[in-house]
Amino acid sequence: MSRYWMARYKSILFAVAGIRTFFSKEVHGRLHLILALIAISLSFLCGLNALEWLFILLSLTLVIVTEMFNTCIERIMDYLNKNYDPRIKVIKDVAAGAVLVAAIFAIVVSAVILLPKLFDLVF
Ligand SMILES: Nc1ncnc2c1ncn2[C@@H]1O[C@H](COP(=O)(O)OP(=O)(O)OP(=O)(O)O)[C@@H](O)[C@H]1O
Repeated sequence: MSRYWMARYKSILFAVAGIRTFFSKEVHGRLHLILALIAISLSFLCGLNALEWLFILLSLTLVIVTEMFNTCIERIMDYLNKNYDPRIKVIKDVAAGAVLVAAIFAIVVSAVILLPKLFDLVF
């Protein structure tokens, strides 16, 4: 394998290690993983079409990716300054807000797609 492809291969391994760290060591990472698995299980139960699957997976991915960046921003801020700083408050609050926006989108998508199908299954 050339040096270029060896370097690319190592980059992918580092990225996979980052994903594993997020889902195993971060409380919010574990929580999002559990919620995503529940949503995916319900989606299988409901028998979604291709477009519905794409929306569900897009919304779950968006929540997880924003939470990963939010975690990074929190870590950087805590590394730079542990003390209260109004500028850090703005940075952390906006990053957390991004997760909330993605989470609201995921809730709306799940409610629109899954709720009617679950209702049909139960009643
Ligand atoms: N150094 C700081 N200066 C100012 N405000 C801060 C600071 N650290 C945290 N905050 C405030 O507290 C909120 C929560 O921050 P924190 O880093 O505890 O996030 P968290 O979601 O509780 O993360 P975790 O549970 O992973 O530690 C921030 O959104 C911000 O409003």
